[in-house]
Amino acid sequence: MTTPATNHSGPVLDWSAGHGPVTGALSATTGAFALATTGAATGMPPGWALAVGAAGALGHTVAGLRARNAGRTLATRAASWLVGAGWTTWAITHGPLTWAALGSLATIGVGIGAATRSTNLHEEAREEEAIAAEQRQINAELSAERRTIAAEWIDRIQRVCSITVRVVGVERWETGTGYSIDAELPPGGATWSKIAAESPRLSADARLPHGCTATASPGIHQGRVIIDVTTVNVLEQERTYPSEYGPLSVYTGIPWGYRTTAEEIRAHLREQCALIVGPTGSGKTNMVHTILAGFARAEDMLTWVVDLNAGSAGLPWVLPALNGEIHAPGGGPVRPGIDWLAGTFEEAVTMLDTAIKVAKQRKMGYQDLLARHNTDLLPISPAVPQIMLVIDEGAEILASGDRDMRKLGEKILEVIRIARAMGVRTVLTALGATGSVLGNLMIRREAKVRVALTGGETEGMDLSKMFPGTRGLRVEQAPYKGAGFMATPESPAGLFKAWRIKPNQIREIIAATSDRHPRLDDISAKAAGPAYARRWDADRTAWMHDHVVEEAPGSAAGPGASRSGLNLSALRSDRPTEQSTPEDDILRQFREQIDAEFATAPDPNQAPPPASGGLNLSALRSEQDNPAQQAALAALLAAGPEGTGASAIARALADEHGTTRQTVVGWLKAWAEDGIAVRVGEGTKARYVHRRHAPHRPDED
Ligand SMILES: Nc1ncnc2c1ncn2[C@@H]1O[C@H](COP(=O)(O)OP(=O)(O)OP(=O)(O)O)[C@@H](O)[C@H]1O
Repeated sequence: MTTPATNHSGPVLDWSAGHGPVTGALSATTGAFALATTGAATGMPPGWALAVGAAGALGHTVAGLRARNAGRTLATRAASWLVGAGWTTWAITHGPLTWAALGSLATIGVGIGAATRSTNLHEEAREEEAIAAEQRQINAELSAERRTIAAEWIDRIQRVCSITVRVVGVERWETGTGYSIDAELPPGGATWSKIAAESPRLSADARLPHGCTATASPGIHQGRVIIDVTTVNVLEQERTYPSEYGPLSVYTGIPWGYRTTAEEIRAHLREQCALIVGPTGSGKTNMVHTILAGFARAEDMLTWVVDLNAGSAGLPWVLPALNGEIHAPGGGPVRPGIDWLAGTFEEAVTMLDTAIKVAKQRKMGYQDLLARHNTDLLPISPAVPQIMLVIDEGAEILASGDRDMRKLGEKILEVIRIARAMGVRTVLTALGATGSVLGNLMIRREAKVRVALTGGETEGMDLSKMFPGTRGLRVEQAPYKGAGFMATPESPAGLFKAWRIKPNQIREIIAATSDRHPRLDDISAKAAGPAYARRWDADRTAWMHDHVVEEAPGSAAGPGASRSGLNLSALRSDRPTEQSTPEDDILRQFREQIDAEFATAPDPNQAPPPASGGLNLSALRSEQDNPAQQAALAALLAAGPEGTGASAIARALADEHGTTRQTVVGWLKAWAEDGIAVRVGEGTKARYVHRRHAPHRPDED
């Protein structure tokens, strides 16, 4: 309750504090009572009370007028002041502490309360009426605007398409970036697709800004059409990945970016594979990160990434956790944002073999579950997660002529072919090469979630192959990095843009989602075996160290220095080490902690020990005089400036020395570090050249 006497130094009678009928009357009567008792006690001349009342009435009327109160409210308030003042004058003269004075004051209080209640009701009704009138005016203006838009578009469609439509409704988008027109087609065989085909001409006729379109799509039945008209070019703007990292699921779909309406678009990948085409510089790597961000947020997806291109797509999701750069809220280790990263050919083969084994084992192991759910589609859940294989430049692997790559490509196609029902799906990216990839029936059939990032590139962009049956898509409509076209079975091909995501957000997402990632279910983990359980082993993550060195060219060279690039102190335990370098030990502990903390794999003790102790390249160096190694060096030299790869050398040595490709990889790496060999080309085209034949180094001949 308001107590004006204590809040204000002015007159005790105060009506300005927004009283209701009860507090207002109380305030008036207690105020009057206080003034009367003070006045009687101090012998105040009774006329003063009248003057105070008159001043109050006047003051309140002025204040009310300023607040635009109704006339009736003003009158009630002024009367309250004057009645109160009259009683005060009488009570000061006759003494306020008599039953007659108190009784009459109470009566006045009730009277004022009743009067105020009725005026308040009137005030409310008046306000409501004012709001309604205002709304009516807005509606009138809106429908006038809608009528104008409708009339314009009826004319335009007549002019451009020679179809006379009847507009049923116009709806402005909440995002403020355009509107939709719902129109009825005339009888006589006009179809929505006729209007859709004229999209560019309609956009030009409407003088839409660059990047804005008028796109037609089917209405509620075949005689209706919806035309979405964008008036603000959101594709031009850079929008960062939404900072809300709430949980997602394979069933909610994963947001990949936004449409020209600024509405997000989701990829539903329970049964679909995806293909993302983007030439160099179009924003493809950024898009892959956006996709990995969505998968990391999902509670029922595990992401396995194949990235033979120096790990640029996968490493930002692994290294911050591996390097101990980020911590869980409790200070504990953070799980990488992806579940497995293959950066070498061998690891990619291992991963794909594992995916195939998992799919086959799930088919046998989950017969009961399938029967219980009466389905042939494995019910994916956090307990039985979907595996998402993201293969950067996977389309190039499929199209490659190289024998090894062809083998890898066959495995990719096998996963796509056999694993849909069992919850293993793939996302392939491509630099281009859409002709050869989309020529593959399996991809055409299974990968209907499609993205073409144009980034202004017009060469080699065949949108009609990526989005067959869709007309009116032109590369020039999306000349921005990260922008292009996207289609899913649920959402027809149309302009879209991926959110921009930078390393700091990737780190945030790794930390925010660390305890949300599912574990590989027991049936799958058993099928996956040590190949999966030991995926973070030192020897298998060694290439990540190489990457760290590449990123820090200023740091001291040599394997020792390179290994110090990974700071796993956050994950270090106090266990003693046996005959291994501290770095090997740290990596092993990292894997053990990951396994212990998150139980991502079956008991590693059951797995056979790793073939090598990890990153110990110096061990390889001690074999300098090994005849097999000399033969390998000779093969490298013989390959001349063209260079060669580990597979070719291993093949050459197989009969005589029985050397494995893995061993040759180790030698080549060591030689590259020692400057004996030079690595040229990237990703699938990487090969080694003996320094005698290395480009740009004639002085070393
Ligand atoms: N969605 C986006 N919004 C705004 N800018 C973007 C977006 N995606 C990419 N870019 C810009 O384009 C640049 C190149 O992006 P990105 O590295 O992803 O391209 P890429 O196609 O993978 O190229 P490359 O093959 O050369 O690595 C980024 O550094 C960024 O400045």
